[in-house]
Amino acid sequence: MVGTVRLAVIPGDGIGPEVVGEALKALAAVTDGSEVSFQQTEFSLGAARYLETGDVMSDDDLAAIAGHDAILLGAVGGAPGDPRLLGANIERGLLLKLRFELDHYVNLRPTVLYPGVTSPLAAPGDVDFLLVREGTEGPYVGNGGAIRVGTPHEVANEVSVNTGYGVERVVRYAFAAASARPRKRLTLVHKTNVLVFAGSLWKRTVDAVAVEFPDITVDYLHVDAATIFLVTDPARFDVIVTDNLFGDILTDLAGAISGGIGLAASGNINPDGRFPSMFEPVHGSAPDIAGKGIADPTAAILSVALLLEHLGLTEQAQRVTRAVAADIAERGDAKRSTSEVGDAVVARLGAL
Ligand SMILES: NC(=O)C1=CN([C@@H]2O[C@H](COP(=O)(O)OP(=O)(O)OC[C@H]3O[C@@H](n4cnc5c(N)ncnc54)[C@H](O)[C@@H]3O)[C@@H](O)[C@H]2O)C=CC1
Ligand SMILES: CC(C)CC(=O)C(=O)O
Ligand SMILES: [Mg+2]
Repeated sequence: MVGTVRLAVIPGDGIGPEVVGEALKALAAVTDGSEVSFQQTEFSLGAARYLETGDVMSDDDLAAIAGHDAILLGAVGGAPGDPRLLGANIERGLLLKLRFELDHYVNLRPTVLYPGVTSPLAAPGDVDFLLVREGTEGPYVGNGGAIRVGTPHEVANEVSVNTGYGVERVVRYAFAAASARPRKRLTLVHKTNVLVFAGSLWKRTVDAVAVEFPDITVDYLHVDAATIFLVTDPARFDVIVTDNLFGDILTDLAGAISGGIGLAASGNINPDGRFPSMFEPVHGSAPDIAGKGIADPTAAILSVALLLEHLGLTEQAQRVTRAVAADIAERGDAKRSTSEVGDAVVARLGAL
């Protein structure tokens, strides 16, 4: 790829700006002297902006972001339970709005246990799987309501929306992803024994699409059992496809077993290319460590690798991944600052 990539940057809240700073250093280093350049526009959005202005994200912001080729996001949201943010709904009004409006129906979350990483698991084995999380449906769409709020008889509903169209397109993406991987396995994770309507749609869709992919071995796990196997035998997974909520939960667990949430990267993909895809660490704004300079920027840097790969800049993507892998292999248990990790990755990029 030759030319200029228009990159929207949303550093966000808490550790978001800290890790995005390091990710942008890595992006600059890996594209230095190449034929592609990144023209960045920063968008000041998140809880901090809301507290200042009362505004979460305007239609103009959304339109401006949509006019870019790709998005890099840190994390948004304040401290859970912060009374000043009650009702602001930063996550829904900003993060989910971006995912929904930009039709990021594939939320890609790779998990790799890099050599040198200490996993809390006794025998993690060779962990390398890709979780394909549906990104625009499920219980996150805001189809809910409450009555008798604040009374002992309050009733609150949060409906999980699953459409045939939405499920099929993400399932197809997951099969294609499994096809491109050597082990060619796909695991559907759901809760079909209880969530029978949505579960049936997911199961029937996987069964129907599987016919077109005879080389893929397909299996199924209930989500509760999936949490067991992620801990006892994560090496069994290759591609996992699941809904928005289960995918959210399982990928924090996946981060925890593979070296920590500070290593877990993700891409919110609009495979049709109609809208810019958005890359971000799996973690949140981590208010408990924000401002201390100790957040691990690796997930944000690996999200840059996913961004580069998505743009077809495969060689640069691989260099970033190799630099991170080399850094991880040697970091041991040393406590390093956010910028020390970023600098170490940049130094390795220079040598690759
Ligand atoms: N994509 C996003 O923007 C996301 C935003 N959030 C928001 O972030 C805020 C905090 O949410 P939490 O549930 O506390 O989840 P969190 O992921 O921010 O933090 C959970 C734990 O992981 C640690 N952690 C997270 N990232 C780390 C890193 N890079 N290096 C080292 N440690 C790290 C934190 O210190 C904390 O102990 C909330 O407002 C939440 O809604 C949560 C998840 C994703
Ligand atoms: C606000 C949440 C939907 C963000 C999150 O936890 C995630 O995408 O992993
Ligand atoms: Mg999450």
